[in-house]
Amino acid sequence: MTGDWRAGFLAPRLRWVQVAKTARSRGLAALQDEHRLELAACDFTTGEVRRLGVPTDGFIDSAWVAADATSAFFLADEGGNELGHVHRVTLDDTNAIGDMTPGLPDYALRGADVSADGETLVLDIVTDEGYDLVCLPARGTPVASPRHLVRTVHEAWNCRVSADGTVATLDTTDHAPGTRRFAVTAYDTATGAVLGRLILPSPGAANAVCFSPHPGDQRVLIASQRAGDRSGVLVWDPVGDTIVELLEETAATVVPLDWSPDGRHALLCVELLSAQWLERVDLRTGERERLDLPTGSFRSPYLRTSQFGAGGSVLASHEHGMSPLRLIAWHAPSRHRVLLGGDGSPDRAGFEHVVFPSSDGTQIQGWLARPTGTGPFPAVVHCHGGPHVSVADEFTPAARAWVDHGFAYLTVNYRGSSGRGRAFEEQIHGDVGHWELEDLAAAHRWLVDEGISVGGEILINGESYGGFLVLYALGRQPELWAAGIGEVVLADWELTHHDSPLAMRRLDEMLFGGPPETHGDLYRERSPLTYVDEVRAPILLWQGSNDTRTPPGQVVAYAERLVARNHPFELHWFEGGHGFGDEGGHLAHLDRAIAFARNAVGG
Ligand SMILES: CSCC[C@H](NC=O)C(=O)N[C@@H](CO)C(=O)O
Repeated sequence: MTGDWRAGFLAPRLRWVQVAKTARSRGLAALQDEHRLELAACDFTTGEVRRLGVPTDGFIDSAWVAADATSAFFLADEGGNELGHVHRVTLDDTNAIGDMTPGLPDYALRGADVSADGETLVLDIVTDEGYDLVCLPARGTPVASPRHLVRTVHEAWNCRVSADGTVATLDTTDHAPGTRRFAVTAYDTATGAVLGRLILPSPGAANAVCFSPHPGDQRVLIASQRAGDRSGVLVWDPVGDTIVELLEETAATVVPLDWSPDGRHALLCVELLSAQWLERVDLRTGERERLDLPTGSFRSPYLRTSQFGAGGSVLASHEHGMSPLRLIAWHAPSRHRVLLGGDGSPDRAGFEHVVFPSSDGTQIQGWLARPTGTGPFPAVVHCHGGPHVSVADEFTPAARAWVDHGFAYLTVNYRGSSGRGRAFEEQIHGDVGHWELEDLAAAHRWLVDEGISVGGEILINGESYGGFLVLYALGRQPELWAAGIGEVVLADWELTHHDSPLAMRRLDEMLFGGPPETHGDLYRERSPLTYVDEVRAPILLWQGSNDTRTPPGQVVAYAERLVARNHPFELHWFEGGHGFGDEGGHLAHLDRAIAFARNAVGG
């Protein structure tokens, strides 16, 4: 029982760092301290990290630095509800803040980008009318109404804008509604005219990563996914109508991250069963070079990425299970140094990479942390949210807390997770919860077979979609789990759908094959609320009062059913949305969770 993990949890740390496109020695970071997650201006040369007094979201990217690092753009919402307006904050001493879209109703955001010439901001805003790509001046006085380029009612994410601001892209699904098999559609930012559309053969998907750094060059770096677990990198010119297939991988997954400021290289994150490393590829010759950096991870979904720095360097956003984010500048083989972050102990043992078979023989990957000694230990099986993301070897202070209290901790990249090809990711569509529970049961079996734990001492824990899996597992596999601990959980799909904004309803419709009006039986069949009377294990829940992704009403409905049965549970509310900005509050929850878990396993 050391206090070490507590300090590691609360010490100020970086959550993500962005590099400015044309001022690569400066950028924007999210700085976590005990009470909030705040935007900060960074100078990578001096190591200065200056707080801006602007809170940001702990869950999904909602802030972008201007190309010249003189300002940043962020979504200002209402108490974490992820609905609001993009504001600009200057990165000078005044930190002046202004609303960029004063004439618009509140919206959710699914992407933003600023042109390298610093003039143009594009936003992918979502209201109940649809997904709108809009374009506005990034500098000067905000315009009353931004230029509206396109509206679609089908999911559209992740907008990008060319260096000179004349071409914008949006990852669209109009060609394949109800899927996330994105196409990239390019628009003229002056007229909204479609300049080109990159659609890969079904079930392929394309995502725009960034435009060429050179004004006038309208080529876009594209991440591609194709059938048969193939992933690759393309360079697409929507104006000249050319496509260059730069590389393709079948064994691993390759994700392009950035285009170097001199235009010569792309930065790649290569992932093999969720283990990551960085490579640099020469765009003319296709020659690849693996960067000699410490083991760990270099990107996470939505928030953290590695990018090119100044002078041909790579700024690697590195972390591993027990060590917080460090920004490492890589210059050449054997020449790298830490610029920002870390906690001085990156050599502390991290997660073990483990693989075990599920019921159908599919290999499932997870990350394990366990106490020293031979065991068996009580254990926590953790389920990530998403579902279409995956957990890499990333800083997880909660894992250290569990281990310091004598628990093994196993986080599982269950079926539906990203990084294993489209078939693995899409296997849960129309069959929500089925394969995920098979894979979690396999994790349980593996912990017992390996002697790491014993059957009656394994708990299940997760957040968001992972919180859905916690409650669903407790109702469908009541014999397996000693207790359930959930954060921002989903207890009922139909109630969630009705209380959610369009941006979230489209996810449900993809998972179930349609809305509750046409697929209501499946929504009910796969909802934890339907099985609440089967639950045997005690439950601890932690829920945000302003959450628009897993809204409060459906959790209240679940809690009422537990009360009616007199079933042991605790439901704690925090003032916020879909993430904890407040690490102090998170820590208090974790303290409670560990005491609760000990009680459940008779410890
Ligand atoms: C319907 S599951 C709960 C929402 C989910 N949150 C975490 O798991 C979510 O926000 N999913 C987003 C982002 O991953 C999505 O649109 O996929």
